[in-house]
Amino acid sequence: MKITKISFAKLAVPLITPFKTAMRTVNHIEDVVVLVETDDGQVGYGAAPSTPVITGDTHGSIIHAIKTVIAPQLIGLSITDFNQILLRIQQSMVGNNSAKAALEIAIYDLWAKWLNLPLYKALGGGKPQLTTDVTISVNDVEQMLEDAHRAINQGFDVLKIKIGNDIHLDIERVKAIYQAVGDKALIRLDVNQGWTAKQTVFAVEQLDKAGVQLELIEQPVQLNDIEGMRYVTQRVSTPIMADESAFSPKQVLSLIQSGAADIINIKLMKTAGISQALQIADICQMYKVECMIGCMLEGSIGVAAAAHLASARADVICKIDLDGPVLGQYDPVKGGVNFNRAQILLSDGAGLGIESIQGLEYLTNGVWK
Ligand SMILES: C[C@H](N)C(=O)N[C@@H](CCC(=O)O)C(=O)O
Ligand SMILES: [Mg+2]
Repeated sequence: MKITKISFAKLAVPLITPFKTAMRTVNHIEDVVVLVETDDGQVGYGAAPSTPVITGDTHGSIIHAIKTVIAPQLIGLSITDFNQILLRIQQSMVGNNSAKAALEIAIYDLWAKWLNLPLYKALGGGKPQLTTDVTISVNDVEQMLEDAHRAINQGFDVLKIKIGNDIHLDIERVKAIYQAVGDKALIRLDVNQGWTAKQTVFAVEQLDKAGVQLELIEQPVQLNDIEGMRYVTQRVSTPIMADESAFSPKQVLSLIQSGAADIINIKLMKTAGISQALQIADICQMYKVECMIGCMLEGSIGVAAAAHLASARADVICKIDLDGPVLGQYDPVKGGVNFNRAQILLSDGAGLGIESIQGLEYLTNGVWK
């Protein structure tokens, strides 16, 4: 099982409706697919999206980092030297977390194939079914109400409401959505860093007064404003979740120890893959802090890996935000994890269980076109 080749492809899927947050608007799921081949004919699949405003990584930087820095250190290593491969990936360079994540996902796929187990069983086992929330993009109130009603009619019972571009309008958005569907769905908010700490406390007071009950508020303030996260967490009873502030295990430890978050959102593109996501799960388990497993606006290869991790670490990963694949018009990946609206079903195929991928556009010379 020696690694012989690492190559790249592009996989694009148009979205059903534009994905809009306080930070960006996206119309397509577009992933770099990383294919790791071994001398016994196996292929491991990994993938990563471009998220320049979140991770700093773009399709070009992901390919460049893997092609010129990381891949040369992996060629010739055997999958049986699993920990050595993971160390090389993590120590190869500073940053470039999405590149490391895509590679790690492919390596974990190969490792579980070598063990002849689905990844979630190789990681310790768990239930093969998960239920995800769905994201309601930030828009005018009428559009958000229409989207919320549609989501509920499709069977989603947890809505992740994107806000954060106008504090007063945000409060009106949340009140209107809660009034319309608050008895049918759990409401979580994602501010994507759009408020200040004081604005967050003000918003929670206004929403409390209006009788709005929220499950949690995700990343209300700027990613580096850890004092702001702490200020809010200490003052409101609604649980506060860290997303953009929580990339590395060290950051998570520090957020928890300083009382700056009640919940941690784990995403493979932030943690540079599965190995550090497991470290974060361990830290959270130690401190009895719940986690969410999240994803970027990305397709079903990377999100499948996150689903396997969530299944295996259900001891601490209690909340699921893995809706990336169902926001697309179709899923080009066959076999593996089935994403059907709110229901996620892991297959018992080895590794990620991927059988085929439609519409892969191979990138000759590893250049993003
Ligand atoms: C897609 C998922 N539900 C989500 O909202 N993820 C991110 C933003 C992803 C992106 O901009 O690509 C989040 O902030 O939680
Ligand atoms: Mg978020």
